[in-house]
Amino acid sequence: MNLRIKAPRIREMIVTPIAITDPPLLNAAGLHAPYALRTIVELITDDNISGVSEIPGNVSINESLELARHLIIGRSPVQLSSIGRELENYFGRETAAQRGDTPWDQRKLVHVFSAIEVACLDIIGKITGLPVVDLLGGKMRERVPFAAYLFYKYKGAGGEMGFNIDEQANQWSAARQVAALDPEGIVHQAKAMCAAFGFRSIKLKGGVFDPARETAAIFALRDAFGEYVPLRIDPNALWTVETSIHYGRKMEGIIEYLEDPTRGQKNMSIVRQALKTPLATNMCTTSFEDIPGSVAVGAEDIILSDHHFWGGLRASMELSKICTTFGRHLSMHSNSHLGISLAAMVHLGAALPYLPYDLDTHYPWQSDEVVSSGRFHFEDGAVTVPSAPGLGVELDKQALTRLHQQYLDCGLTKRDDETEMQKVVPGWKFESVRW
Ligand SMILES: O=C([O-])C(=O)C[C@H](O)[C@@H](O)C(=O)[O-]
Ligand SMILES: [Mg+2]
Repeated sequence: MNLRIKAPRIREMIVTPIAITDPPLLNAAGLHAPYALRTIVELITDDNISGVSEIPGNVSINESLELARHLIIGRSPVQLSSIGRELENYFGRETAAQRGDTPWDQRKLVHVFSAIEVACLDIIGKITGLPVVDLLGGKMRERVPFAAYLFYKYKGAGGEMGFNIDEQANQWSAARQVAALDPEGIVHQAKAMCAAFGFRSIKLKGGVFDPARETAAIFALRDAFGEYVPLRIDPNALWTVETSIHYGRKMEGIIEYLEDPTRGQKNMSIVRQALKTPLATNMCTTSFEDIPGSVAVGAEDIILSDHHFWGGLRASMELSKICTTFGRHLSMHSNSHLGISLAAMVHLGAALPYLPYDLDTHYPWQSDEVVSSGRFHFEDGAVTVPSAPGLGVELDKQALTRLHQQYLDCGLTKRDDETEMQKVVPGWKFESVRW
């Protein structure tokens, strides 16, 4: 019996930039624009198997994908290591410093590789009949739990067409549009989001108002939800070391972890030594190159990985081993995203050996979808791992065309929260440290 499966070759790569409606969410770098940009990559093999992926959208990443095209076409989707090496040789090494100071990651190559890898894994899954989670080492859990991700926000739902309703989104669509600018607004948002999606832990995006006001919101959440709902706050490194220690001490015993209170591994390590609360990061340790520094100073307790930023799902599995070796926990960061990214996050979340914290997701803030099965359903805050081969999602070509048109119409080419904020507060400037 010959069980050998012949791997096909990639014959086509379709790169489609899309714009998805995004509400006016506030963060350390300013304000979300009415649309968030994503890029959908579809790889098609010579025997017509197609694999998909989704990454943050940005013209320079899209240009890099185009430049990488000749390294992808004709290759077998199983040759991930050699494709990765060739991309690195072609573009040159990307340094950790290229990540930049914003809450999001400004690198290109990690995104390019993540896009290619996830689409190839989707293809390999379809060829072998296995879900991606099985290609990553197999399922450690059936359902992957997420946290409610709260934002200070202005009134509105983003985009022009408002909200595409499904039952779950409908339940919270009214609250989703309401402004939240104080502790009461944040508690209202949390109750609505948790009621609709069943989340069992809560993250507040901070770095928007002064730390006393944001800490008050955490105390208001604690009063509203009690001690059994874990809370976290993420000021995206805008606090000084002194501010971080001061407010970190106030929230000691109230939050499960403090995320990126201050900038840089050294500062994080000073804060970490002063507090009993664990520190998490998606800003100071964001690449393999950062690991030696992190270990040397003890920068954090939890690394919030993101397969889009760490170069794919397999890289994130490698990171999990490193985390175990050096006494870190691994959890997950997110950005505004649709169902292809969510599917990839769920497969990864299901395969990770340890998952002590509920993962981040922006998904409740999004109203568009690009997968044909419609929006993902959360039960008790968790998503069941898709069991179909590959990622378990199919592209909705009509939705893709509509969201691409939305991209062309909206005129945005990259994320720029500072410019968006200036439309509301003239002269507003991003500062890398504010309080
Ligand atoms: O945990 C984080 O730092 C994020 O989720 C980064 C995002 O870019 C967030 O700040 C946002 O969506 O505004
Ligand atoms: Mg963060």
